[in-house]
Amino acid sequence: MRIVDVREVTKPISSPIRNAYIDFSKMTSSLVAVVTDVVRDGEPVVGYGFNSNGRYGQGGLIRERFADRLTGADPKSLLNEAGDNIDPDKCWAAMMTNEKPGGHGERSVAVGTLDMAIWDAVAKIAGKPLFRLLAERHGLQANPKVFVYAAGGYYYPGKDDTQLRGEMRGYLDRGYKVVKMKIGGASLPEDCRRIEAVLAEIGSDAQLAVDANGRFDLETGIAYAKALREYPLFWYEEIGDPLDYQLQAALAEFYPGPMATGENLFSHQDARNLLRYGGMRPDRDWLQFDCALSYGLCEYQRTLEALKVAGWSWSRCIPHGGHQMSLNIAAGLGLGGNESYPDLFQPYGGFPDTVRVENSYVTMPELPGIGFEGKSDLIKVMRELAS
Ligand SMILES: O=C([O-])CC(=O)C(=O)O
Ligand SMILES: [Mg+2]
Repeated sequence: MRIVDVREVTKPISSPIRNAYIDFSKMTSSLVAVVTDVVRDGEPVVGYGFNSNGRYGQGGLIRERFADRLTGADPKSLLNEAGDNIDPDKCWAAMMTNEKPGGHGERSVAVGTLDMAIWDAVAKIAGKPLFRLLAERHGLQANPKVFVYAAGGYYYPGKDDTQLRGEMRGYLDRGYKVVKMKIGGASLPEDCRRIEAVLAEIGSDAQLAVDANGRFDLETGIAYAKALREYPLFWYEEIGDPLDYQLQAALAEFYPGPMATGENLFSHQDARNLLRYGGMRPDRDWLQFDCALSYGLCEYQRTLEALKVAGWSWSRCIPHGGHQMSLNIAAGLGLGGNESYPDLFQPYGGFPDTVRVENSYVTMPELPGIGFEGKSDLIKVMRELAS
């Protein structure tokens, strides 16, 4: 049993949308295939992964460093004790050979992308959905019903409040009870007008979260906090620079409602620092670490361990990214839910074709692996890479 090939292709996931920091007109993502010599249902098992969104393709790093460490390792050194499956932690350790500590963002996305494909292969070899495999490994009861919210509300050329309202109405029509929009890419009065337009549209049918994408300095973050705390928001997200823990902590003085952050923290050490120094409140705030960007599920389990030590429930995690990998982690390990982008970043985001959103919950189908085979547009591009 061995990994025979690792393939990567960088694909555009571009659109004219803009958050407070970046536009997505040149955004790309790496798609990877980890090909094994294990045969299931007459076909070699191939694990697939991609790098969420927001950080561009990782082809250079994967080709120059990480792929060869997997294919070049002694195949036996990558197997579990019983020798009947690949061991994701051993693969992770092999990928991280000769890598110094710290500086996580330099490589965490490349490793996280490959880690996704490795876990997909491992669950397929075991013949189980990843969420069931994970629950078993942790001695937990899987819960296939997962809370999801609709992320969107970007700035884009020519979009007015009517279109923004229409977008949000569309999410409600598709079964969502929580929607999210961008702030911080316009003036405070303009953003308040946009927020009020959306609140008027959704009424008591749903709740609204807002995301500043790390744009604000302390003064601006506080000015927004004073305005936003007058609205019944689901959360106020990523207010300042993701690594400015003191700013995050100071905001708690001004914003009694729930805050969310973490999508741009790329290691368990960075996550732990947020819990130590960021003043986040375990009774109401939300943690959004995205395994695909932050060294994958092997590392995410270490992040969850750091949460436990810090007295945080795993149910306070609603990961960034809207991918099926985090859906599996949510169902398997009892996270609070997952992001979803009903209209963006296709075909990578979203759910298997049979899955419907009801009351802002989805029910995971019983597909081996992560479940990519259940999403026809996605598995098509994945199989093109593997064949
Ligand atoms: O606009 C982005 O980079 C995505 C984002 O922050 C989110 O989904 O929360
Ligand atoms: Mg965000």
